[in-house]
Amino acid sequence: MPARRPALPEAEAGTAPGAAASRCAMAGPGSGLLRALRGARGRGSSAGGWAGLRGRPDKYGGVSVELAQLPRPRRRERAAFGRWLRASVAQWQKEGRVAVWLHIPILQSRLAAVAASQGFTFHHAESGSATLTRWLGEGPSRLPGYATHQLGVAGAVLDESTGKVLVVQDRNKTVNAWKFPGGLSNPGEDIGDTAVREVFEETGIKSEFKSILSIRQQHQHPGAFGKSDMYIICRLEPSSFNINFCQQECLRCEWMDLDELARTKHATAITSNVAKLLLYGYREGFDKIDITMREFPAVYTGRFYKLYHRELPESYRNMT
Ligand SMILES: NC(=O)C1=CN([C@@H]2O[C@H](COP(=O)(O)OP(=O)(O)OC[C@H]3O[C@@H](n4cnc5c(N)ncnc54)[C@H](O)[C@@H]3O)[C@@H](O)[C@H]2O)C=CC1
Ligand SMILES: [Mg+2]
Repeated sequence: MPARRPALPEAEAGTAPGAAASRCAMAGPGSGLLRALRGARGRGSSAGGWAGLRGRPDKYGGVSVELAQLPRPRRRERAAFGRWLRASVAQWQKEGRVAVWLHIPILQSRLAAVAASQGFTFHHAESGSATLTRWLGEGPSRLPGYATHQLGVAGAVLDESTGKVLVVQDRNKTVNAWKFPGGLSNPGEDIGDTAVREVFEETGIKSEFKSILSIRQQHQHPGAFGKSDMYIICRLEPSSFNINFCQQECLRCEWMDLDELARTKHATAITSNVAKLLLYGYREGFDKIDITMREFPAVYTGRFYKLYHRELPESYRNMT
């Protein structure tokens, strides 16, 4: 309610975007807004619960607020939160902040509606919380979106001694076609590890990652909750051969002649194309088809990343 908006002294406003200083609205016990909220409480408001909240500036000029810091919900909290948020946003705007990120725990979800009425929209949600944003800067929002794709990975496991490849038929599909065993990647999981794990879970076959053979991108994938789907097929080498397939997921599982898989009409189009590619590599050399992986230390995170590319001759690898 604008009439109740606490007055913010000029002296309290004005930190340049990107500055690490915490003079954004809920900076601390001495901030004008905090005093104002205390004043509001004195006039019968229940803003006190919100008053201890701090907005954390980010390096892009935005500010991030964790509502998890709040005490348990109380009566009239929505009205008080609404007043607090309106006043805080006004202050952040004065300070030149370009965006607000509001992290709301699931048990305080009712506050998402209050924020939405002030122009916030959902950015993403994880199991226990939702993040809402509001762009305060000039022009259209420049905030990055959340995840755009899901990742599925399958393994083309080729037994080079027999020329047979491991194939399955899904149990839950209306049309039953042969395909390579595979599934969705877990968060933080390497591509090759997903292929090896999914192949083992679905077929009981142990294998080792050798290369990436293909990448399929499909938008508005029906199984991806409206997002796009990336489907990567890897070349794997088996280290066990006795099939013990998952009855829940698979209807059939067998070692099939690669040549037969490349020719059969009973395979998905991707499987058929990758079978032909694999057959070509099997006959002419895998270096003709492999996208191999190399590992490097990441500059910023101190971790390692994996770089996938076609084979690079030694002379090019070591050139300075
Ligand atoms: N062209 C091809 O050969 C095919 C490619 N794919 C790709 O493989 C990847 C996914 O592989 P999947 O084997 O499906 O994953 P997955 O092996 O991780 O299994 C997913 C499991 O979740 C279950 N599931 C999915 N949606 C569900 C829902 N709404 N409610 C309850 N259970 C549900 C499925 O029945 C399945 O058991 C995707 O990237 C997809 O595009 C999938 C099928 C065929
Ligand atoms: Mg699967």
